[in-house]
Amino acid sequence: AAVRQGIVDTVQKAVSDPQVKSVVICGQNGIFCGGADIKEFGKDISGPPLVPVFHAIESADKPVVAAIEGSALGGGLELALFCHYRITHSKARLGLPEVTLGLLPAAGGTQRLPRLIGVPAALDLITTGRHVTAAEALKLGFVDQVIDQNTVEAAVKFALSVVGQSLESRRISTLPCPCPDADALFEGVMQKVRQRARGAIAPVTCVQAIQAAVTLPYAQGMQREQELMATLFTSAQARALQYCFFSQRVVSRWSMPSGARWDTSKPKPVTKVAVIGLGTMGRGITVALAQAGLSVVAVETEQQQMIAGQRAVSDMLERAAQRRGVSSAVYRVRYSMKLEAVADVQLVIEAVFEDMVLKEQLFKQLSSICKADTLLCSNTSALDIDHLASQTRSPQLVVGMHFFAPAHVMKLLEVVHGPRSAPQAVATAMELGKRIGKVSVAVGNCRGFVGNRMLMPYSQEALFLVEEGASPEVVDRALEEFGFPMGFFRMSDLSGLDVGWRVRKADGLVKPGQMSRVRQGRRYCPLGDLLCEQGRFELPRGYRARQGLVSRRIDSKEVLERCLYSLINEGFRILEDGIAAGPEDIDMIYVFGYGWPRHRGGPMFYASQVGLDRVLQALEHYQQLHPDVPHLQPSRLLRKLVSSGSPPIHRWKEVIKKPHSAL
Ligand SMILES: CC/C=C\CC(=O)SCCNC(=O)CCNC(=O)[C@H](O)C(C)(C)COP(=O)(O)OP(=O)(O)OC[C@H]1O[C@@H](n2cnc3c(N)ncnc32)[C@H](O)[C@@H]1OP(=O)(O)O
Repeated sequence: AAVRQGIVDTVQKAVSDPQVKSVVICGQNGIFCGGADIKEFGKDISGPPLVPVFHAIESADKPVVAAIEGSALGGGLELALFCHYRITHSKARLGLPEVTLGLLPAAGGTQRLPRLIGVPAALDLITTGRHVTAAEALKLGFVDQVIDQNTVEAAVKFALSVVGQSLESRRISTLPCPCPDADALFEGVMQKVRQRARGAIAPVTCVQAIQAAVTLPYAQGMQREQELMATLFTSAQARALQYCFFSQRVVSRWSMPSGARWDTSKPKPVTKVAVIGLGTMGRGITVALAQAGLSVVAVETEQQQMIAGQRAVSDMLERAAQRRGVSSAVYRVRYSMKLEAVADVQLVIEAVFEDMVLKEQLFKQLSSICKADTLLCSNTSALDIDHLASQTRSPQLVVGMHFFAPAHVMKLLEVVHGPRSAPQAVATAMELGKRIGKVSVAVGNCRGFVGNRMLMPYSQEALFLVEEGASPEVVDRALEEFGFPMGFFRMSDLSGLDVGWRVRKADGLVKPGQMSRVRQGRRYCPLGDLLCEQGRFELPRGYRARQGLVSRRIDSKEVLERCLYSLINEGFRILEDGIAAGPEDIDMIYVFGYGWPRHRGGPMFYASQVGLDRVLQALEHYQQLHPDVPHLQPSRLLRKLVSSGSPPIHRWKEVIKKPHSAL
């Protein structure tokens, strides 16, 4: 609000003062403007509206030049678009990211950008919210000059040089907004955007606003932009997306149950890393590390796997180099079939087959080959990090680094600390994650850590629903309409049904050929195992008949409640156990690693929006119907939160207080 007031006061003075011949608008400390203060949204903070004063800039009879350094994002770029000229430093980033916050650029962005750069380019920038470099902005035509020198000085010089020149063609509001074949274009774009948006309303509303730029005169288009923004501004989706923006930053400020924290733990410098195993995960991890400029030693002891892995890594790096316009020689990857090649690295990431005996053996070997201070990390998705640590001479230097496939693409990294992991080891893994562009979340050591542990009840409910009469398509449709890119069954097919089968076998749950629906004292659905055993895909009907199960109609409400609330319930148990430091950690794991729709804010945020009492009631209801399913038993923390009056999510920590740690 204070900045808005400052802009209003200063612009009015500059525009009306006859002594002032030209004006330069710049930011402070090398940053033009990151846009509106998101923390102000939803709060009762007054301040002057900006659009009228922005129009005063445009209609000024003296040149107004934006000197853009650092960032010009959202309202910041919109301000620059009202100026007559934009001079930009080569390192600046520009964009209209409002859509990522559940909004649209409502200070004229949807009406002015298409007039300046054309409708298709504006549709792309506004519906994706992507940031572009100064060079791309110049190419697209919304900045006038890109320079490497002092931007403010150059802008002042330029502003003085154009005094007295006509500004007519520089006023974007007066430009036409041509769009041949507008109907066909918007129909196609709308279809694509809806598909990509998976239920998010902001991208669709952005398209409607840009359509107004084509169909309405400027002033009416501006009016329409305001009306559309009003539908988004207080929406639940905007709240969820803004929660995600801040949560993504919150999780980098990690803490451990011991009290160790991000701000008191210094990471060790890492320049040389080894990856053990060149299967699917090892290949992706190698590529991610090499792309971030690290020197990588990739070890694979099996010859065929080495040949295939080396080719796959080289191909991926070649494509990355082409995209960046550099030679692939910039990437430093050395391949070896001998474990001894890792002797001089500072950090090892083991990515061999998910088999405890194999990993135990490997950690013993690594512990004797590597230097005493080398960090040993395991890319396991569920195995006990503490047990692996106990195989080494320095258990404090062992952490989990759980990547998600494909590892060079997926943004999530779970950094798993065991009870003996040193804070410096966690800090180093978190820092490495950041360097390779991951959203890294520190979590405690338990079966499945956070993400996969919560997936267990979710997947079991999906199978139970099929036992009771739902088809796999019905379950998947409900989950996909909720916003997941894939329902449980499609996801299982894609990742390979045998993956879960192997885990269940290791847990002693699989009994080949047996149909019993109780295993280890609780309800169990062997359908997935039978599919794997028989290689069959149309199993449920015959299975239900053999089990004597009476099929019933199941609606999407029940699918969502049973799959999602059981997953959420496990999330509360994880918070109770101190395995995740806060609900934001769980939410970011689900948004970045498991396809949870970002516009729903993550499972714990979703629960807070649905109402904790409603989640509790639903769980109690299903638990009564299915007393043999322990994961439907509401967690203690959920009950405690409800009896504390269901506080807002940012105050849950006060109720959790001192979590007892299960570590
Ligand atoms: C009525 C609607 C009117 C206008 C519409 C808008 O303008 S909406 C806002 C549009 N702008 C954005 O979406 C920009 C968001 N910010 C960013 O993309 C990045 O933060 C940025 C500016 C590129 C800087 O990135 P960097 O990696 O350097 O820093 P970091 O992201 O860690 O941010 C530092 C701290 O600043 C806080 N912050 C950033 N932007 C905003 C913002 N727009 N409002 C409020 N706070 C913002 C961020 O949360 C960090 O805070 P911290 O407490 O340190 O976590």
